[in-house]
Amino acid sequence: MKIIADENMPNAKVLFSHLGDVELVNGRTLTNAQVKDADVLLVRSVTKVTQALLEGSRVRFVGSATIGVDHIDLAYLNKAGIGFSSAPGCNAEAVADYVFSGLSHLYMTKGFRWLDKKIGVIGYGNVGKTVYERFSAMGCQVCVYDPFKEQTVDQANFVSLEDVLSCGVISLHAPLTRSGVFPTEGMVGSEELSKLSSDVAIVSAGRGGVIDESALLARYKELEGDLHLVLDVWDGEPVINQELVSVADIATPHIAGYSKQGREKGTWMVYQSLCKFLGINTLHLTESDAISSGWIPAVTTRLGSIAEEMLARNIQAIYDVARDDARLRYKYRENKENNVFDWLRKHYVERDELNTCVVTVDDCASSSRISAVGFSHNK
Ligand SMILES: NC(=O)c1ccc[n+]([C@@H]2O[C@H](COP(=O)([O-])OP(=O)(O)OC[C@H]3O[C@@H](n4cnc5c(N)ncnc54)[C@H](O)[C@@H]3O)[C@@H](O)[C@H]2O)c1
Ligand SMILES: O=C(O)[C@H](O)[C@H](O)COP(=O)(O)O
Repeated sequence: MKIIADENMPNAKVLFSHLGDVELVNGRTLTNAQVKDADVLLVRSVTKVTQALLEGSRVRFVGSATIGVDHIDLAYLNKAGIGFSSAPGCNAEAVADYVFSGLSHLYMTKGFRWLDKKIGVIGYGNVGKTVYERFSAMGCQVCVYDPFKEQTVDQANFVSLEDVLSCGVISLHAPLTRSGVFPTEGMVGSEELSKLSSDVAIVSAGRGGVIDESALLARYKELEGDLHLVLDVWDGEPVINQELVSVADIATPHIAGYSKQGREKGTWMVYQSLCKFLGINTLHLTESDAISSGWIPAVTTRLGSIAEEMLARNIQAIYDVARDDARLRYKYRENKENNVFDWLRKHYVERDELNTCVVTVDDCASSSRISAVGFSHNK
């Protein structure tokens, strides 16, 4: 059996080699000719899996080690009888870590007191729910817009999109959809952005294209720059709007989900689905064999009189989003070619999830915030 896998899928050779011959490829440039004699195709979000890519091939299973599936023509796979699995929730913790590292950066650089703000989340799936619950556990006033979940989920404060946009922190975690009752493409456009007041933070870590970038830039100018932007996803990736980069507080190359554990979990989930599809036993491994522990297993926290500062110091010890922002700005300055975005993603400097680190704190209020924000803690 021939298995073609994206070269950016960690552990692909280790896990899949007992099932067949694994060939690693550049997912962005994959062609129909390359997949012709493959039985299994394993991708990440940069490969458009369409009829044009698969037609005439032997492929009978496609796995995507990602949460998002907007790059997959699911209707075609279904029609062609090709099995499919993604990795729902694999990097939800990583994205939530990104959100809190972004807000910590805003506190450390601009004194942005996010704990006192009203928080609005867009999308209440694996990521949005994780983010919502962390804010909620920290005692923040949180609301969420998700027209699909509000009918079926009781335990969250569902509101309109307009209400979310009136919050002091807006965290976007909706998928990119172009059809259906509530398509998200361009969902946050100029009319919606006109609801933003000044001193608001927007964290965009869902998909580029959900926010209209020209409208965002226009609103930024209207607010005379009093808008804080933490942007991970971009319309038209891998070519991104450099004017928007120049005004963003944090600009990163679609790496919010790139924790070491999140990426490994993506491969692991797809591996398990493929074994099930083939009716073959998995290797004698457990999730903890396939997923790494962190580099810094424990810290004793530095306390600060301001909660945002205490959280920032601890979060930044494990993951400081400013380093990813700095790498992006440096690389674009050094090399104006368009492959910078993919280069940064391919050469991403590994980071751990906050939950890999046990933080010891000796006062109760800090201790509960530390676990609420995503760390493990000593009881
Ligand atoms: N930046 C990154 O690295 C990164 C990492 C992981 C996921 N993502 C993106 O984030 C998205 C969300 O991830 P998830 O795990 O929560 O996905 P999910 O599928 O679990 O949840 C998506 C949620 O969005 C809701 N939704 C759909 N249309 C909506 C609309 N019009 N308005 C508001 N909500 C809407 C759905 O009802 C669902 O609850 C993914 O689709 C993916 O595109 C990005
Ligand atoms: O949908 C996802 O899971 C994320 O956007 C994912 O982290 C994207 O990473 P990629 O597949 O492009 O490497």
